[in-house]
Amino acid sequence: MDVLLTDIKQLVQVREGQETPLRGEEMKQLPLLENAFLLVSEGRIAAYGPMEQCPGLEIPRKSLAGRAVLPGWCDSHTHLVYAGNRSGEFVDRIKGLSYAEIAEKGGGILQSAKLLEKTEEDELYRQSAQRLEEIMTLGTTAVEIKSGYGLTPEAELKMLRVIRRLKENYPVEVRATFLAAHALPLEFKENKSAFVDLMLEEVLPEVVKEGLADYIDLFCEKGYFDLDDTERVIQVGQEYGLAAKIHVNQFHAFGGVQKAVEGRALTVDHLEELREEDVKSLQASDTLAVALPGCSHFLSIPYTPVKRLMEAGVPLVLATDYNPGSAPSGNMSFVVSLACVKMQMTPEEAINAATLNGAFAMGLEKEVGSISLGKKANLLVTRPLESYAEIPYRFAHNLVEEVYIQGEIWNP
Ligand SMILES: N=CN[C@@H](CCC(=O)O)C(=O)O
Ligand SMILES: [Zn+2]
Repeated sequence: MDVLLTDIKQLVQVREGQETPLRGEEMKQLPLLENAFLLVSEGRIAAYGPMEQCPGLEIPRKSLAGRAVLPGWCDSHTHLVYAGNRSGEFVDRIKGLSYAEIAEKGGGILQSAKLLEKTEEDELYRQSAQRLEEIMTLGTTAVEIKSGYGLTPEAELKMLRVIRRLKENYPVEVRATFLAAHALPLEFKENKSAFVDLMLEEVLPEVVKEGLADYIDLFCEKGYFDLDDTERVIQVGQEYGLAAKIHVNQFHAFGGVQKAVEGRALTVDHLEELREEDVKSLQASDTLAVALPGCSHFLSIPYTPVKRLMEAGVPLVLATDYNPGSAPSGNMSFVVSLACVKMQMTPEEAINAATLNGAFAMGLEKEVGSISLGKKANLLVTRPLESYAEIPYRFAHNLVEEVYIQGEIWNP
């Protein structure tokens, strides 16, 4: 349906011709129009401008007086396809166990893998669709979803097929990532390379044959996968035409960033631990840095030093990391708020990182992430407010009143 949105108090993130991710000084600017109109036609942004120039069209009009309109959130790092939850581990951590200790006892990712393996595909779809609907209602209109709780060929493919069904059945933009090496199953404990072989030689060809993934990923971390594994996964992924998005520097910094940069990874994600040489490598690359403050909050680990990265001119992205272990929330408004409160990002920087740079982190920058002519009309409409800065200011409140996806109001 075509619709003319009028009297918009603030039309935020208005840009034409931005062909590269925002970095340095660019991140500080959030272009906007006050008292604006926006014309939606055939699911896309057909025109916008100040109210004085609003066309007198004979189509449905809707006044958004007092409200801000932003591009929908672009959440470029999630694991929202999972079975059950790990609230028991949450309680164990409150009582003093660490994330690493829980993992050593067979909990953590392996626990999610156990649950996922015995969950039928339809049930996994049902649980995941519920989560997807919830984040759409919270303003997310483009999302990346990873596999990685399968750990067997069948279960990994099951996860990726569920992601494909979500993509087919919902109007939101979905990008799929094959998380080839997330944790080592107990039966491979003494033979890590056999597990990586299995994922790369048996599962990856099938993933590519069925067109189930856009990207490849691995968890580069002590006790999980090392630098050789990282190099290999990135290289084999490239041979199959999949660019890399890598989990790196969550707990330890030991050269994963360099491997990712050498392998021309699209993104490096986490970076709670960061060395000066990591900043330098990123500075000299096209790789985007993805910070996941929801994970830092939930695990009580350091926040990614985003100011150092931004000062060095590295394009910064914010995402939720929505998963059952380290970040069981897909609320991007809360992530933007954490970024401001805990990482000293300005609202302008945080919104840039959660919209346009998020779109770049999924290769979706031509379709979403800004108010630009011809992009999809994926829009977040706020409740009445003074300024968009109230989104991070009113932490943990939901200021999202309505969400448009491809020009239609999203109703679960
Ligand atoms: N760090 C690795 N993977 C997820 C957590 C997975 C889990 O605990 O289930 C993350 O990004 O934080
Ligand atoms: Zn993750």
